[in-house]
Amino acid sequence: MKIEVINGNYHYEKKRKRLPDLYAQDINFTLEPGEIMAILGPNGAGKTTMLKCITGLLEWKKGETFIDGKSLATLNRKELWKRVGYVPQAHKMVFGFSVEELVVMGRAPYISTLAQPSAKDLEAAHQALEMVDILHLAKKSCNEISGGELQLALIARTLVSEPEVLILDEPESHLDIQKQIVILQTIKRLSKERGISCIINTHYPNHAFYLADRVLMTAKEKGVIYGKVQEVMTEVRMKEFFGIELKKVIFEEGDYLVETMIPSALGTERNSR
Ligand SMILES: Nc1ncnc2c1ncn2[C@@H]1O[C@H](COP(=O)(O)OP(=O)(O)OP(=O)(O)O)[C@@H](O)[C@H]1O
Repeated sequence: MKIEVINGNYHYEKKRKRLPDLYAQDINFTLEPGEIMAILGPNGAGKTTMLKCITGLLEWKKGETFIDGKSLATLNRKELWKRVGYVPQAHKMVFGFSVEELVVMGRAPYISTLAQPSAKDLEAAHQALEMVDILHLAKKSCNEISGGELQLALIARTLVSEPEVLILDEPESHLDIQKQIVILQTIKRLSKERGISCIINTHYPNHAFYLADRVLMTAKEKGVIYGKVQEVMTEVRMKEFFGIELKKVIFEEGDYLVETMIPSALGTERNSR
């Protein structure tokens, strides 16, 4: 699925006038099927707001989202949500569903109202749980799993509807390093093998380097820049948008290059260990 935003603008009007409005204008990008875009920016820059505007959960104040060339506003919402999987930031929820039930709910677009989930729906749920490595938690209550495990269950719930686009809001934020890798590799595999386009909010530069074909960077007073990873994620741009010195580090690992950015401020004194 191709996603295009043309001249997207949004703002929130703050009730206390002395505070600046959150405002972003002239957001333009095109994401081809199977491409991954990372959105980077400081806390409160408007990354979640942007995801909501892109998917129509919030209205752009100006501008439009196009899906395969058609204005999102003209599309049938139920059909749209069959094709778009949205994984919000995980918050600990207090409800009594099992992990399996939560994931089966992701099949809702395929289950008619009042019908019971079929064996096929359950099988799809188990496959999705296996994909994110938590099939062993299927029968556990969502109240009895960790924040990271809940995050993985929410991702499985989205995968189970077989979306053409995945929109993920900081999917790795509560996960340990091993689970982060499971999620990042799963996202990359889905995009490369099944042509699923992905938009992912992240605070981790190395995750953007690993996953993304394109990067959109935003900070309130700096506006928005969009382009290829190597053009956008430079030390100069990161300083401009995040206000800190970051050193780009690249090392070889077999046939792969690993790229990351490390804050210069986190050094320890020479000879201190
Ligand atoms: N419904 C709303 N009404 C008014 N202001 C809002 C609303 N939702 C969010 N904001 C404000 O807009 C700003 C951007 O919020 P948003 O959640 O989009 O940022 P973010 O970049 O995703 O942040 P983080 O990295 O911390 O998750 C914040 O200052 C927030 O307080």
